[in-house]
Amino acid sequence: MEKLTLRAPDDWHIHLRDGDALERTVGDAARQFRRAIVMPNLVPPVVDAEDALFYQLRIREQIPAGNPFEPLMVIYLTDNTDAEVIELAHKAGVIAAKLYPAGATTNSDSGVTDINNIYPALEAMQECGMKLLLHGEVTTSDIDIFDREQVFIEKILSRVVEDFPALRIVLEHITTANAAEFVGKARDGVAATITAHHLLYNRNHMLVGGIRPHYYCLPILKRGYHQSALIEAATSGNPKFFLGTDSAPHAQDRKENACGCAGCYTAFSAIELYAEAFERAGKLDRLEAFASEYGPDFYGLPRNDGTITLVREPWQIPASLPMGDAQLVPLAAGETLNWRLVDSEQPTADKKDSE
Ligand SMILES: NC(=O)N[C@@H](CC(=O)O)C(=O)O
Ligand SMILES: [Zn+2]
Ligand SMILES: [Zn+2]
Repeated sequence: MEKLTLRAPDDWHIHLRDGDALERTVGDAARQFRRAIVMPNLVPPVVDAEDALFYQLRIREQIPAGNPFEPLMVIYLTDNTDAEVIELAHKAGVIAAKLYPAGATTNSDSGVTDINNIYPALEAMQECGMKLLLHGEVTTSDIDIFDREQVFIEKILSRVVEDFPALRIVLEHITTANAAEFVGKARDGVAATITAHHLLYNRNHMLVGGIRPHYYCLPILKRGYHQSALIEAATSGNPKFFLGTDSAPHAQDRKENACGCAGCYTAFSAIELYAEAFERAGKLDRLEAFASEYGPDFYGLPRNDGTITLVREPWQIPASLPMGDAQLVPLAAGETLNWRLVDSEQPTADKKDSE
């Protein structure tokens, strides 16, 4: 049987939520990834070191026994985040801070209303080496939803990149050719994550033949032309582009709704979805670097030791999954994937534990 063995991958952008969602989300993430950068957009958000450490404990409680999964924590920037908050978070091991422009996406009401409000925080981040993660969309009502990423790059990102020349910045979940081009040409220390769904789909998948709420996420799926540019970037071997699923669960009734929530749940089959996208592009040989090397290199962390193995054995993504008391519809529910994740090598530390 055809096999694909990869250095154990990491997810550089995931939403695990909280409470009784964690059993589902942490279990799925830990089966796929060794480390994950956990987004802080809870209600209320994770805004400082204390919040991040408590949230990390709640996540750790749900890691299956013997699984080496490591949640990497992020704080949420608000208009009130000052240099001291940044320094304390940095000392506590928080590796990044996340900018959500207020109103841009799910649970972003406490986000930043004007980039100038966080300039002291960005200064402190540049100083201590904490990374800046961006939901890169402007939110003003005059800007069309399909243009919001591009306008963010022109109006906000290009300025931040220049004003903080040593700040390490990740433009998260990019969705446009404009973003791929900007990041490709930007100075060192500017990178981007790309989701599996933005590689596999474009807005036709969401809107032709009926409106399909499970494909609705932010930034919204764009034209096929942009999808092609993202596939090109992800499979190019440029280390500025690496894996971030943006897996974002919402209960079925919150998605299949007259005002449905934004977010696609991909953690259940993330690496298999990426394998599908890379295989379709004829670039499976580039998957390992994208999934397991460029991310840790950017963050200055070691690459993982273990491996994962996928086999070429078609399987069907289930129609729904339990999440606490709710049901969750995974992205591409009912669709067949060619690659199946079979096992993760047990790391040395766990072998010792079970002796
Ligand atoms: N991507 C989404 O559509 N939703 C995310 C938020 C985000 O990453 O923007 C969520 O938390 O649900
Ligand atoms: Zn986002
Ligand atoms: Zn996200």
